[in-house]
Amino acid sequence: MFNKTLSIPPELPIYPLRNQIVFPHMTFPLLVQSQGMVPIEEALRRDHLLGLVPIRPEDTAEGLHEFNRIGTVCRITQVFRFPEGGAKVMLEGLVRIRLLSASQRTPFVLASVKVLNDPEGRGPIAEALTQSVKALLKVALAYGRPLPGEVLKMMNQINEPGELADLVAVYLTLDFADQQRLLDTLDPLERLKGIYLLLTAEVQKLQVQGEVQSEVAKRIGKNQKEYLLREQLKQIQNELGDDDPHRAELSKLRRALEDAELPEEVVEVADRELERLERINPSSPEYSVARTYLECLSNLPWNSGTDDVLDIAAAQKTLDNDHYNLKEVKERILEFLAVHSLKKTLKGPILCLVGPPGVGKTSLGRSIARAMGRKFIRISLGGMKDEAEIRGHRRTYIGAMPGRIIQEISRAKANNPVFMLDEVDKIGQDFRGDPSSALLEVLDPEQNDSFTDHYLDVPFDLSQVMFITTANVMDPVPAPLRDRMETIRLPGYSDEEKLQIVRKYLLPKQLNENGLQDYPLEFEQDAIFKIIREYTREAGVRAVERQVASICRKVAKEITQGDVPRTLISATDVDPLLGPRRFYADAASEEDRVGVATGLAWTETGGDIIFIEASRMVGKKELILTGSLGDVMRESAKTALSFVRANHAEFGIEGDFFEQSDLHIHVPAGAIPKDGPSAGVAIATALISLLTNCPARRNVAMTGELTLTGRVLPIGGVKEKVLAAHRAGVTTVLLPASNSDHLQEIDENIRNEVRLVLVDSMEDVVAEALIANPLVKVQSLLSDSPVFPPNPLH
Ligand SMILES: Nc1ncnc2c1ncn2[C@@H]1O[C@H](COP(=O)(O)OP(=O)(O)OP(=O)(O)O)[C@@H](O)[C@H]1O
Repeated sequence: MFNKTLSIPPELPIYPLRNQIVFPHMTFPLLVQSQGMVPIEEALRRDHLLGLVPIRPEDTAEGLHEFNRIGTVCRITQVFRFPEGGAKVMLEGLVRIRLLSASQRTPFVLASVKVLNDPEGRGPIAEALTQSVKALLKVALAYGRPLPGEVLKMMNQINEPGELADLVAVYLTLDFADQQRLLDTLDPLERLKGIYLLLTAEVQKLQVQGEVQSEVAKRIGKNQKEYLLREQLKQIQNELGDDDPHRAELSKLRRALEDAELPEEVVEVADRELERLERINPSSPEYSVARTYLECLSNLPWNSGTDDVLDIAAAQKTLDNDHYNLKEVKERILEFLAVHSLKKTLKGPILCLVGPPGVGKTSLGRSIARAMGRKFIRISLGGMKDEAEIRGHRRTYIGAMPGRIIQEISRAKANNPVFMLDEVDKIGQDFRGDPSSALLEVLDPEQNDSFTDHYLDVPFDLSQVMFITTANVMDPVPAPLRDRMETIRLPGYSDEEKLQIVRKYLLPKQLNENGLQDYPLEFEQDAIFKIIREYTREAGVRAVERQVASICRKVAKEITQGDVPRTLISATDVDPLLGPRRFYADAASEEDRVGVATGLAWTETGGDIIFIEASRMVGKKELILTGSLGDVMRESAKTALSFVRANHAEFGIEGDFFEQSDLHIHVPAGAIPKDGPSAGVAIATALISLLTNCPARRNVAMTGELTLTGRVLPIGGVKEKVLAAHRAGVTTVLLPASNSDHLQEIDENIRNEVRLVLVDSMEDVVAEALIANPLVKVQSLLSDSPVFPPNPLH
């Protein structure tokens, strides 16, 4: 330690020191090159005292830039000279000095200096600080900060704050700026405070390092332990051999996963899960959850599909063999196949077959799959309310399973089946989510190449699947879903078409199914028409097929009872075989009545005729509407009434007819909900018939939306309605003139049997529908000339 009695001469040789700070009490070696030896030699000549002053950035190469700065006076304790010049000089720091002025600058700086001894005297703050620094030093030591034992001992003995600060500064890892600052701080308390802060930071750093290290050590320990255990487990499993059912099961699963050609990201998941499975106790429930999941992954056809039959002619033949007519759908399928044969990576289109029940939507899907050589899958969405049915449950749920889409694809074992989603219009929605939004992802060609089932939790490519949806009506299908599908309408069959279908398809099928293939049973044309007209009333052919099947069964029974087998079913045989007729093509053949008009409705079971009844009674201007009418239909009734009231004179109706009466409009069958604006014309006709007392023609059916001014606006489902009218024996159908384009949809033979009249206004309707045209009556009263030209006939 520096002896304060040692006197420092007022002038000292100065050695400028680069990148290093020398503190008092510091012992250190200094390597000096030959050209730097001059001040050393000078010091050795004098009293071995040398001033060391740190060089700052602003100092020039020649020497110190300015004086009045702090340095340290050092004693040279030893010099080891090198043969080639230069030396290693051992130095001991003594005390701070301030450079005052230079008496010489070359060949070395000789400067007058002022010794800066720390001021004497300690107070309670100095005491507390000293204790804190010492305590911190102990903590640093505990965290592994290396500190020579004798230094620590020395530090413990020091009670001077400045001295302690200088000593600690030597042993702390500080950057140059911090060191410089400590050297320049002359107030010992301030210096110790600075040291305290730096030491605190150092201790914190050591603390964090210590924590990280112990964590790393812990992990390494755990990994090593796991590794050892796993090795032991392998050893035990080897000893047990494949007889161990658990092990055999695992290796079977591993092989299955390898064979499944999983995509890269799925391999990762499967490996992780398999590794986990190896560690779980086979009797735990967790084990069976993990195993079922892996089995599900291995069963999916990630990369395997069937080869498409791209022979268009063969495909057409298959389609024609299965279904009569349906040109539009067949054409669309063939187009798809044609494009597919040119472009191999074609994404599956989404067709939506819309039509009444029994028109062959489902069987068409099966036939498309056959024509393309693909597997066929069908699920019914009717009443589906839970999103999880489409997308599956997360594995965290007990008994979780993949959704129907993934389940069915896994069952089909091909990633490119024809996938039929039946009854999209019946899809529900409740608190368990909205299945239609999940369907959106399934059906969107842009997204479905990475469809993620909640259970699988890895994407599965559905882009090669050909989705076909079916619906009875499009209205309930959510718009975004409708948007993604290409709609093809199957409006229903005429009697003629049904006859062909029965002859060519249903009869051979039923003969076969009922074991009559070896009996030459034939149906006369009239017999088939009788079945169609008197035993069924439908747009499709399901009921006809049922009746034909029923006859086949009865014939089969007769044969087994030993009767002579029939060869022909004629119209007269139908009654005894099927019982009394069920329907009368009558509806329209009944008597014409006042206040009853024949309307046409379009329901999800196809078209239908409805009779709209109007009646008047004493009352207070009330319009009573019954028959489960929807809001739109109620409004059409009000519009019709307003039209009649506004134009009463034109029809020869008294102006005050509503003053003291109630009007009641009823649409049977009352239990079936009905809606839509297309009954407006028929309601108005019923009212006019009632109020003019002119019976309405029963066999004239009408459809069209009525405006307040009496214009007739277009409606939908023309073909279905005309077919229904034809089925019911209607001879004339009144259609809005704006629907004229739709007339070409209607078959020639129907057009020959049903007179189709295009109407523009209510006047046209009345002229056709009422037995005696009230307009003509009114006009003839006014003048003799007829007002309306004859109606156009189509
Ligand atoms: N054009 C046709 N040619 C031959 N058979 C047909 C034709 N249309 C329907 N069929 C037959 O009618 C029966 C009923 O058809 P399908 O079950 O496909 O009706 P659907 O339209 O799917 O009815 P739903 O809407 O009730 O599901 C099937 O046996 C089918 O083969």
